[in-house]
Amino acid sequence: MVKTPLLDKVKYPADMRGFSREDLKQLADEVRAEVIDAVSVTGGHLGAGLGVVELTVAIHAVFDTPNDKLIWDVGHQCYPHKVLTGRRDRIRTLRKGGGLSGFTKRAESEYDPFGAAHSSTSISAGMGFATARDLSGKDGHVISVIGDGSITAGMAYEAMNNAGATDSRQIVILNDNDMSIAPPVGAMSHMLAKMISSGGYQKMRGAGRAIVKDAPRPIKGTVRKAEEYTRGMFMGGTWFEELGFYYVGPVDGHDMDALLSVLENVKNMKRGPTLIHVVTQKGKGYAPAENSADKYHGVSKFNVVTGEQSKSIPNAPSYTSVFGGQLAKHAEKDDKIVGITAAMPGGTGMNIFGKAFPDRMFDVGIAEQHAVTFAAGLAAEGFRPFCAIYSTFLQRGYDQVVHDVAIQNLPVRFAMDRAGLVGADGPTHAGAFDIAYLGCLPNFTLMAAADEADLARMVATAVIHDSGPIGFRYARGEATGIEIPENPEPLEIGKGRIMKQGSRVAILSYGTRLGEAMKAAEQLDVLGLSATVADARFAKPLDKDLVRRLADEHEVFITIEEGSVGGFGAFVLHELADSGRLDKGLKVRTMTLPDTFIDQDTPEKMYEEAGLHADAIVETVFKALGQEFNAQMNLA
Ligand SMILES: Cc1ncc(C[n+]2csc(CCOP(=O)(O)OP(=O)(O)O)c2C)c(N)n1
Ligand SMILES: CC(=O)[C@@H](O)[C@H](O)COP(=O)(O)O
Ligand SMILES: [Mg+2]
Repeated sequence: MVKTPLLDKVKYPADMRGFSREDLKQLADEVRAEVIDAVSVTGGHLGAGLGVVELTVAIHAVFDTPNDKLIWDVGHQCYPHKVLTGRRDRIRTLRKGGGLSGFTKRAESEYDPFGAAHSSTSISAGMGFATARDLSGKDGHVISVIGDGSITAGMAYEAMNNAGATDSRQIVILNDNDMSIAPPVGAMSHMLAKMISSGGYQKMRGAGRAIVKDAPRPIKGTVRKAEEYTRGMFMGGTWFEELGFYYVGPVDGHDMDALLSVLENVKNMKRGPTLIHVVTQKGKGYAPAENSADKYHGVSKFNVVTGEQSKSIPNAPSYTSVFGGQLAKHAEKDDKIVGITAAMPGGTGMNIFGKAFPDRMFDVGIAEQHAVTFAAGLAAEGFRPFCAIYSTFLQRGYDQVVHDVAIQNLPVRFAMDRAGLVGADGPTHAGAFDIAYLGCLPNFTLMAAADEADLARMVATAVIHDSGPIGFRYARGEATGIEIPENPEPLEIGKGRIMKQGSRVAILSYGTRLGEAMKAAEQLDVLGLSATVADARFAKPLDKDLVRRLADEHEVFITIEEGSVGGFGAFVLHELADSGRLDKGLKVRTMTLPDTFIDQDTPEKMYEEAGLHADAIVETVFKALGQEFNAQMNLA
């Protein structure tokens, strides 16, 4: 029999609340198909969302969202949630300029009470919502959904430690798909695996259907009976109970009947914090995702029938692979080199190093704070640790950087990938702040690579830099295509390089805006404003000689960087001010990311919006000179 489509009838969760269980199962199938189809044209995070389709439908069917608060950890699994919460008509704009965010976002919908994209915040935020509810004498539920990868981070334990000691009603759903971005690591992961591989759970999967079928809905009788039913169905006490959570599970997260019964029962309980352990499969219901090693965690556009992703042929290696390859090369000769990643072996290139040196690569799970201090300990014992963490995620480990690394002047090497604007992941993932937040720390040496050859030299520099912490940043994606020398020489600490000599305008670039600076210089030359371009290479120690020379020999001095205010431009301004050069009529302009968060788009468009492209440099020069600039001049 042909079923009438149901998804067209559901704009908001309230529209499905009268559905039968069979209808909800059908709705889940339709949501899954819709998500697959949408992501096939947008690209994005697919596997995580596919794994929570039934869970998403069940939560919205049972709870009174948006009055009940549903908080998704990371938010990369929220596409089914977006489809069901008034955003289906825009779902094919996901992660595009002007489109829907790829994560939960407060500004986007009242169904997103808390925004995310960095992991492991949902239990803390949920506790905030629950406490606010209690303090205001209100009612309602707070549900945080956190993955088995995300629950490995310290923040999640801090939150459970706090919540478990209260009577505040809060529901945590542990979405255990036995995957992080890469295969999960650590003792917690082993413990969860043991819990779900035990005989109890295996038997329940089979028995669950029968029990649920016969179960009254909601279960009649006292609340106490309902609680006993729910718990009795599954395994007994666990580690979570010791932490003060009322543990329910493990539950098969693709069994709609089981999910609905458990959620309804938990909803009716009058209890403090409850943890529902739901077992799901990342990529569920789409064979190419289920069968792939990464479960289609993040994909480019793909062919729905074959699952084949459209990959553009690269013109150059990625900065990430250059880093990983160079580090592995150095490690052949230096057994003190060790590599650390916080759950991002592929993203950081640490997988390349780890393949060559499995015993010297440490994936610590989503645990940036621990990664930094772990590296500090290794450095204290004479090792040469490379701690490879995206610029944005290193924010999580900032006190460790200050307290454990910088103050003790320990030579931890920070490889900061995804420096600058990263495109579709948007503002949460922009590597905007590391220049400012590391540049203010005593003892640090900081570099930014303008191309892959320089990145290779920076790795070589960091290898032999034993006198204190050192960091180097590089962009997401393809490098420039230039040749990398066979044996890249270490750089002289604190020395930049002149790329092009001119006379009236100086452009001092830090990082990969160098290409735009060179383009701007050519345009300026054509327009009669002879321009010098220099690559600072170091933000700290700053090449003061270079800065002074550029200031003394030019009328206009521009700095440019892929970072926030308070970074490289500010360091140059300090030097110019302190050396009296600002008193002499020098026209200085600092080009940084604007003091706003820039929404997702292509990196090119984001940089255009940020005003950090070649035309913007030319315009800034003209304005500094008090001259009219019009875009047509550039076309001449
Ligand atoms: C603080 C932080 N570190 C790293 C990441 C990168 N990251 C995004 S999702 C993810 C894996 C999450 O695993 P899990 O919570 O199990 O969710 P799943 O993808 O399996 O559904 C990681 C490491 C992040 N978003 N935030
Ligand atoms: C959700 C998350 O944090 C990661 O999946 C991130 O989107 C990966 O980014 P890259 O694609 O730049 O590795
Ligand atoms: Mg997982």
